[in-house]
Amino acid sequence: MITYIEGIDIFPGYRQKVKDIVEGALFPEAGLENNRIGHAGGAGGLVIVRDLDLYSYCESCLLPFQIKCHVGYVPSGQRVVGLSKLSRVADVFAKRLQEPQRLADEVCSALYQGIKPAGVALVLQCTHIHFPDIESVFLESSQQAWLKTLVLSGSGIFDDRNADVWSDFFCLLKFKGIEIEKVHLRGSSDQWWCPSLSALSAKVSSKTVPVNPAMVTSVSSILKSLGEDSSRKELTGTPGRFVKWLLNFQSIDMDVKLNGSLSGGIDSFDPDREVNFKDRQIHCELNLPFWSQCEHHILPFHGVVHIGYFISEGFDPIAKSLVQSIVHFYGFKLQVQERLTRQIAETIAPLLLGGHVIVVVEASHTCMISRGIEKFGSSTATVAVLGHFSTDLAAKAMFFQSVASATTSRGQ
Ligand SMILES: Nc1nc2c(ncn2[C@@H]2O[C@H](COP(=O)(O)OP(=O)(O)OP(=O)(O)O)[C@@H](O)[C@H]2O)c(=O)[nH]1
Ligand SMILES: [Zn+2]
Repeated sequence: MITYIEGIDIFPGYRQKVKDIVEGALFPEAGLENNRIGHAGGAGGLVIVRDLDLYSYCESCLLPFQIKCHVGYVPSGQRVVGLSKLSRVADVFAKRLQEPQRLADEVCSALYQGIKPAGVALVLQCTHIHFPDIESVFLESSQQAWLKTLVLSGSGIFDDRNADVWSDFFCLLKFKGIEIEKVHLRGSSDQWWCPSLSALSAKVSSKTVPVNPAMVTSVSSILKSLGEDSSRKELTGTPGRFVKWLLNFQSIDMDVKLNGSLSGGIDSFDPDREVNFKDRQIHCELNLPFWSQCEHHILPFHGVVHIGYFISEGFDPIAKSLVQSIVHFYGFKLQVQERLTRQIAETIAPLLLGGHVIVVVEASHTCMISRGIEKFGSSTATVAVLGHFSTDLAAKAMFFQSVASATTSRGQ
């Protein structure tokens, strides 16, 4: 079974056994003393572990998704389990190709069988990147970047969703900022969890070139090597969807894509014209979204681009749609963030008098979360500075200040 990439086991869950994890970490723990009424300790005292950060891989499109996992259980038989084992067991099932509800059910039932408690409850808050098709993103850039869903699973005394013990569990989660009533529960609408299954995505794919059959066969054989049954209903379309997504990153000719809009028009570059920076203002284009693909790991990274440049009185800024198209053009490639930042700056510069431009790219990298170092919540900023911005510290500081305000107003 090949589950290793670059020496890192990305799907260890297919080989780990829950029994091995739980068995050595069941500890005797008394309940209440004889004449006491109530529940506590190893006999009925609710235990909750909140905010476990996990990740898994979507069985419909093979992209990673993030999970905040909250586990509750009610011990019985005068024994409790080592707290870390709740997370370790959840991870066994997360490190497989998954779908949120199946993941929740599998973890819940494994813990129920392994610990033999009075009951187990599980809440998963899952976040899936929405990676738009290259064609649709050029047409409409206000695309949602993330899809979120929340799933529950319960066994034993949590079998009944109306049981009082669920209220106790939810109350303690609410305490941590999760208001269950306000979260969209799956099943309450016909919305797909994985964006590659959405009606819009199917519509776009029907218009695009059919995917390469040899590539589809290769992805199917990867699924088989994981020990998955590639004829399983949920997996039959997966290789095709993954290949279609991958083909977004084929090299395309910049001029064709941008329809020749890069030539002239604006505050055009003229090296002989003297620039008087005192009469010029800094124009900022902030929070332009982009989607890209890490060339080291073939995993998405996503974020926003901020661009600043000088503009003379009487000149209009570069059309925002053109700037956004340049950003998308360099995004939809196998990339590294530093190169993306430089390429955007170098493409914008010739459109400006003197070519003075500053670009900041802020992104979160799936490869930092879903493999290797597993740094949840981390983000990366990169800067490219061309011309006057590299010597005019005040202008640079002014631009960074605008970026900081825009970031604060995005609530990040
Ligand atoms: N139930 C309970 N478990 C605890 C508490 N404090 C620590 N533990 C757990 O005690 C267990 C000890 O398990 P071991 O397998 O011997 O220790 P370990 O190898 O450090 O375990 P890992 O943390 O899973 O790496 C771990 O699961 C700890 O999380 C506690 O207050 N209550
Ligand atoms: Zn998916």
